[in-house]
Amino acid sequence: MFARTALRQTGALRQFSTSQSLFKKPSVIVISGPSGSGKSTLINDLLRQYPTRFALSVSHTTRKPRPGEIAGTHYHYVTKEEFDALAAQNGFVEKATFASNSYGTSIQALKNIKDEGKVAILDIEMEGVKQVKASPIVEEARFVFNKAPSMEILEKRLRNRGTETEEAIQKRLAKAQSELDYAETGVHDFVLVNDTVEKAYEDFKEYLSKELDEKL
Ligand SMILES: Nc1ncnc2c1ncn2[C@@H]1O[C@H](COP(=O)(O)OP(=O)(O)OP(=O)(O)O)[C@@H](O)[C@H]1O
Repeated sequence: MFARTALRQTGALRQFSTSQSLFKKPSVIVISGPSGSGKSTLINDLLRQYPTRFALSVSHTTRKPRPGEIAGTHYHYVTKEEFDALAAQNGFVEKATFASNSYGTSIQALKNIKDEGKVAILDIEMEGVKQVKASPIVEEARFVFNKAPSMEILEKRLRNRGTETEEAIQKRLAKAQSELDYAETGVHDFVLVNDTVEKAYEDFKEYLSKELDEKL
């Protein structure tokens, strides 16, 4: 893996990882898990409590801003040409297409957070996790899988959130199963069984404290 990492370190990648030795404290926490399992709730609590220590990575997107969205805060809005140019320079650690729009996490966005002395939080789906795992930042990342205690509880959370149609709920539950199957292969550093909000947050902080070697 080391040789592959070295080969990939060109341009911005090298810039991101200079002065980094392997297996140092993480500069990126990657959180994934089924839709409705409670990731946003967890992340929002962390960012609210430690605004100077953690920051959510701002993705690039080719979609147009929605009313109220702020460039650089919600997304970096770019044209398709700009997105493709950055992708061609290996500027993304992960990217995906949804509804004809491209989305991606740039190495630069992660570097900006690191330069501010903060740890980047990445809330991404399974395909993104696989890409980050194959990227040069993998040595600086820790992978947390957040799951509800059961499929029944997950379904209840999705329904109670009230943001999805029945069809969307069914799609999310089907997708949840493949996320769970992927987690079963043991690719994550920490599996968080998200029972109550309070306990999950405490467990999450305990894990981060250990990895960052600081008390949260
Ligand atoms: N531990 C918990 N116990 C009960 N309800 C929870 C818990 N955590 C979150 N919830 C609620 O469950 C719903 C889903 O949570 P949340 O939106 O944080 O999930 P998510 O994993 O971020 O979903 P998505 O990937 O779709 O954004 C929300 O209504 C939230 O208030």
